[in-house]
Amino acid sequence: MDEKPRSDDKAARPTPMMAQYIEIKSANPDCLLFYRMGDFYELFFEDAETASRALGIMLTKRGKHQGADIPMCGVPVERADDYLQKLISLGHRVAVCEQMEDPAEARKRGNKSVVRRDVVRLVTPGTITEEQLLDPARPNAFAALSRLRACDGGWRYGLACVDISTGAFDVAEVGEAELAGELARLEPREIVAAEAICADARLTSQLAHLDAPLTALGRDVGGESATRRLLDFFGVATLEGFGALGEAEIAAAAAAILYVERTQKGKRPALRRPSSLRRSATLEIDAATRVNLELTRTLKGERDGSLLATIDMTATPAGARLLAERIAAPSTEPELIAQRLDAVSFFVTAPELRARLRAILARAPDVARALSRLSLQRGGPRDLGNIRAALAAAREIVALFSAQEAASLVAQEIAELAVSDGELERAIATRLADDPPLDKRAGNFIAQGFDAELDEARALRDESRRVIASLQQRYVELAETKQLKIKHNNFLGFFIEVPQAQGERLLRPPFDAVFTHRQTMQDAMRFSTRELAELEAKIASAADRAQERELALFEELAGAVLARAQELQRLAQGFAALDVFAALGELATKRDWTRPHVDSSLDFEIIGGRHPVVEASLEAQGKIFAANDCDLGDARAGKIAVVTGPNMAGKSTYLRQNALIAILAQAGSFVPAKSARLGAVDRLFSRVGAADDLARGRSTFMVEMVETAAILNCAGPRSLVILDEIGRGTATFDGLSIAWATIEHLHEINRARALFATHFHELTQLTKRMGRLVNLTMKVKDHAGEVVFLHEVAKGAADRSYGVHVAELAGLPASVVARAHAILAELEAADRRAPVEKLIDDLPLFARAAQAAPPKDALRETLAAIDPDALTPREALAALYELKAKAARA
Ligand SMILES: Nc1ncnc2c1ncn2[C@@H]1O[C@H](COP(=O)(O)OP(=O)(O)OP(=O)(O)O)[C@@H](O)[C@H]1O
Repeated sequence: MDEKPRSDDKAARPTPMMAQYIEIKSANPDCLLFYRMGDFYELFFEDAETASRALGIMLTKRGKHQGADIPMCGVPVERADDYLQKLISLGHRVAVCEQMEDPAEARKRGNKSVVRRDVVRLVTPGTITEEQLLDPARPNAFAALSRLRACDGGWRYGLACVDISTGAFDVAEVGEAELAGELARLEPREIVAAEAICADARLTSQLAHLDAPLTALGRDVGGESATRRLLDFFGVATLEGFGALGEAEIAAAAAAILYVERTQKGKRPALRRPSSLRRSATLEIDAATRVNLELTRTLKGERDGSLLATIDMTATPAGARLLAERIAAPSTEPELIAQRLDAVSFFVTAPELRARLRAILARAPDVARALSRLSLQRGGPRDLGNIRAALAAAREIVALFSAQEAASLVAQEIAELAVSDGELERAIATRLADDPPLDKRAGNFIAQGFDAELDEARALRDESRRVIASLQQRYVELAETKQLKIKHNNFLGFFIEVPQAQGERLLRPPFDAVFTHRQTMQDAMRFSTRELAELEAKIASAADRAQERELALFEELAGAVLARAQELQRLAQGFAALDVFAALGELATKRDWTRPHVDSSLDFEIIGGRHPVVEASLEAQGKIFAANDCDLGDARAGKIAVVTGPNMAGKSTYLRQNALIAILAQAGSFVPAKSARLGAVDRLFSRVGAADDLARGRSTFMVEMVETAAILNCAGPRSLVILDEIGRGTATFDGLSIAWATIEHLHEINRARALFATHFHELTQLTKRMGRLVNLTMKVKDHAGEVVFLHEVAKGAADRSYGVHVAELAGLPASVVARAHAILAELEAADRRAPVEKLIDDLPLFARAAQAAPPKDALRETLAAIDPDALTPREALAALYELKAKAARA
């Protein structure tokens, strides 16, 4: 047998093993191939170069291929997970290729034969399930896309979002314009789609900022074959039970299943049935706004410092994942929001119950992820232990609430926990030992006394070990040396070892009748005896029998757990939902938050609002956050607040805090305010901060304008719009004009509730012309040149910008500051001679200006189209009649 990647130089033919490697690698060209060789996974050629760079491990060479050295590196099997984690986090995909038979089996087929190997799974960022590779607090999903031509010639996208680690399976159908936003909300770790979709440059540039690699998946599957794939996977006869799924959704769900099968190599994770995301019910937040508001991650991509990290008091990873989902997709349905707030209120008013529930939940393990590993045959005894602990926790929680009148959603979740009848818990409890190991091959996880056959094999195995100890004692006496020891190694098995001098004695009669020489070492000799060999065989077979029996019992128990998978999944969801309600109750109590009122009006009245993240960071420095009010409500349409004030006065914080309060309220959380009354927001838009998007070749100003365009084209009366310093990225007059026209458009056309922070003081004059425009300013105390920012919002307009003052604070050289003061005085004097404000009175409003464009003149257009030289007299007469008729209509 040849297990070395040498190659036959003369014929330049690869060795049989290399031929096998090349064949497997060419079937998985987009993956790094982890090729199992004994206790190592080895990588060859380019894979070895990539992996050694990424993992910082040594690159060596092993044999030759077509005359050149084969680069090689390897990772030990027992540490493979660490290396996988690093490779996956760098966006690589890995095909794990295992030995499918014992090398001894291969040897039987002849000297040249190679151990059978096969890829048993693909490890990709969106399909991992191992506890070590997963972030407990984040979903780990991939998204599959499909698309259909819509009647208007554009595309309709089907989107399936699957988290193999928890079984979650959601589908949606979205238009081309909404796709990026929807994906930003779902935060998949990987996106898969048919090759034609992956090749669409316009789409890929839209998805570029999502930080999820795009994987091509052959041809798009739609229609009949997509339906069949779903039916087969879920073992059902019709899709009717899944709710009304659209054609694009079915195609995307089928693509997702194809990808699951491809990466899991036929193993079936316990996926829930696909359910439609019902997009109309959630607050739409576009991708830029999600990033800008730092909802689940900061601009730097970290969880710490995001809204989610600041408010997350959940006790379980599944709860943390659900909270992230709620923040990413707040509801727009006042009834559902009220029910969720009822549940939070319930926990606010029951602190003791809340504390006890949270203590039980903190001990309850991650059921969904344990279940998923068991269904993929990747689970171990510890996963069974987790299910047992979860069932016990569910029982305790049900008992805790048995004499309690709870809010309706809480009662509903408790009912989900009550489904377990105790049978499964008893089955696991009687079989599984305490504190079971992670890996089933570690053994000793089935409880003593449960299975007679197992107990007997174990007793024999353990007894034999005791027999060895007494045998050693006997041989010490027989050989007349205390230096005799019975040892074990993999090569010889059990053997007797004595120092060289004693060994010489044992080679001679009468000892040689008992002791058979095996090995001579530098200063020791090794022997065996017939008795020892027999004992060895007995121990090995007892240990084998014990392991075999234990694994069979494991499979039996895992089967019993999987038979209840649907119930256990509901139980997992129940835990997560209760955890979120109780955690939000804890948060509201600890931070003194209030219950918001959300209805279907156009109100937006926040009293004493605070920015949760800025407040928390100020608190850590012993500083106090100044609370501020906000009122954008109006019976017919939203108000627009133009916020002026110096740099560093707190404008951005104020804008963001109001958006965050709306998100929190609609996510079903209490809010950082004295009171809040909101008409549910349907879409939230923001244009804040300025970041170049050089990856897509856009300048700061271009990004700003693209985002502003999206807002002006899409916002409606139920939307909330936040615009921070529109137009500052260009020349003053261009910027002012754009900001001005934007406000007019928002007021006249979008009619949305909006906050508009600006340094263009001229814009504060617009209130004279627009009824729903209000001016707000950040208060500043200016006492004898000493400027103090109060961070308080008040009605009115700022009188100056204090920009030069901030520059001074920032440490600009004194000479530059003095010169800037002088130039500012000059400019202000010039502005007083020709104030821009005057223009406000002279220019018509946006809507009227748009109307004022000269109307089309049909008569003139017809006349211009006539060529008299080309007309016959009859045609000339007809044209004359036509002109007369048009003139009569005009
Ligand atoms: N309400 C508040 N109470 C206390 N401190 C605040 C408040 N609002 C903001 N601050 C502090 O002031 C700093 C500046 O706030 P912010 O970035 O919102 O100012 P800004 O007016 O938008 O400035 P610029 O115009 O330069 O962007 C914040 O980092 C925070 O520390």
